[in-house]
Amino acid sequence: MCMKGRVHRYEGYPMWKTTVPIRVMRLVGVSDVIISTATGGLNRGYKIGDVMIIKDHINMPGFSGDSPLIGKNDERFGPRFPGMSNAYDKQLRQEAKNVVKEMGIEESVHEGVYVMLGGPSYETVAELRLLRLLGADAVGMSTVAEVVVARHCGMRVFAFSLITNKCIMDWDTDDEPLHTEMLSSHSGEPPDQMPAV
Ligand SMILES: O=P(O)(O)O[C@H]1O[C@H](CO)[C@@H](O)[C@H]1O
Ligand SMILES: Nc1nc2[nH]cnc2c(=O)[nH]1
Repeated sequence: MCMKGRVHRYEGYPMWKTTVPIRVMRLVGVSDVIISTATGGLNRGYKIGDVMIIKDHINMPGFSGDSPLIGKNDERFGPRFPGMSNAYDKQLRQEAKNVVKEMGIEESVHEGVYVMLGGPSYETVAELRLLRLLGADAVGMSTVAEVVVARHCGMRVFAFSLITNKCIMDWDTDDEPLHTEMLSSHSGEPPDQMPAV
């Protein structure tokens, strides 16, 4: 089963609605999920067009109490308090890294931490500096809620992000992250890493 795009919290859907497709997949017997996302690169070593295999996340909306699992827990899916310390399956990450090595594209594929913000506004310079200090390598506005719901119902997760823009961490610039840039960075020729997927 393959999804073409997703809906986001900032489009006005409550978090649980953005993750309904994951539960539908589970109900029809899907056991493993591969999640992709567009992100801004916080890690200064990342270039536009690079891929980051997600090894962990920072759930910013979760910090303020927004979660797709809010409300009465449905035990048919999973427990009230699901663990998240091994959210991104080690074996799947290792298999992906083996493929990356075989293909000789290690320079443009990294492994790092994804941070989810609510959006839809992009981040200020101060916010980006804070996220970097917290240990995040790439920032986006999705993915984490899907991962939380997938792990809650026992699915294995592999997730990766395309670095569509470099985060602006400097106050002395007039540069702005533009959504048109994000779109153009993943249209046209597929990036070198696509065969790995
Ligand atoms: O995560 P996906 O859906 O790839 O989209 C990413 O790109 C959009 C911003 O350009 C945000 O929605 C961000 O999360
Ligand atoms: N929050 C956020 N989401 C993104 N999605 C693609 N690029 C970005 C970015 O720079 N910030």
